[in-house]
Amino acid sequence: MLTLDRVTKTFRTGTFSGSSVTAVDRVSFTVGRGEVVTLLGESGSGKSTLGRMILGLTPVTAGSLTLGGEPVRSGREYYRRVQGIFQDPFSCFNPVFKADRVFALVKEAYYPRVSAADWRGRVERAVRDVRLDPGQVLNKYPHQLSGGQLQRLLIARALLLDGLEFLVADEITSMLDASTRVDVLNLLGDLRERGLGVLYITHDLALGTYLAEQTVVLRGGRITERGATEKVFGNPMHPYTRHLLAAVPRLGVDWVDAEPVGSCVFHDAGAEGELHEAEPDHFVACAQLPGCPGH
Ligand SMILES: Nc1ncnc2c1ncn2[C@@H]1O[C@H](COP(=O)(O)OP(=O)(O)OP(=O)(O)O)[C@@H](O)[C@H]1O
Repeated sequence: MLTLDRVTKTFRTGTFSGSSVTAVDRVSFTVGRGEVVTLLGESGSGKSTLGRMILGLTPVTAGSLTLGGEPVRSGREYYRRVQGIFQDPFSCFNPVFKADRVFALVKEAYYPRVSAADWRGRVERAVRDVRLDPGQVLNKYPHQLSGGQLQRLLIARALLLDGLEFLVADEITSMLDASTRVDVLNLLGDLRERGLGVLYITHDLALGTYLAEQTVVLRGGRITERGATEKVFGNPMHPYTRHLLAAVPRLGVDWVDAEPVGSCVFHDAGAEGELHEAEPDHFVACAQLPGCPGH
């Protein structure tokens, strides 16, 4: 299980690092094995920073981040258990090498003693698992494949690691057309069946509901609401989540920030940064309205 306990990330910015940005602020939630959790939020809300911390690519400033009880780190052994897939599949492939070089690199790093024939069999199986025809996609250069095919090859690469426990999928569908998007999302569903935990990062509300048992809504680095997906989407309680769900784009109408609701029933949530359990498996932050104690 992946456990985030008041995870915080502060970046030093400005000349001589004189100022700072808190990209992630006291975020707590868990992702169990065989569970998909959607991390939803607008641009700049801290989603990718959170993903990068889980992948050990950026250190945590405060709080604790553990996988199976062990602190998150980087390095070969950790990446056998945890993998990330990102928005732009083209950036993960070197254009001068054939696309299947990504599989050869996994062999070199983790399975140097496996025979070439055995490895070819494993690669072909993983490629079929992501519903591609090995004859069509192996031995091709990245520019000869579509974004959806490359994205699936990256999922296949993750599947070659037999100890894989957790996948961070950061905006992996945003460059895909509607039908490929659904196929790739269904693949994430298959990973859940295999017992993997998946953090699916997106800013797309419709896709967010598609797979996940749990949804976490992030705004300005803080969780505004989290819980069972059908509760967060079916009965949104934080004004920001309501605003997000109600916001249908209209031609010529600018995005306006969430209107405060008349009263905030969650201001007594306890220690600052804690969420109020509004109903079982549904947690809501204080709306920070005028009049809320401490705001
Ligand atoms: N290396 C960095 N140095 C300074 N500030 C950073 C750094 N990385 C991210 N930030 C800041 O942290 C905040 C969160 O950024 P992050 O990329 O996590 O947001 P996001 O929700 O993933 O956005 P998007 O959906 O646009 O990718 C932003 O204000 C961003 O400018």
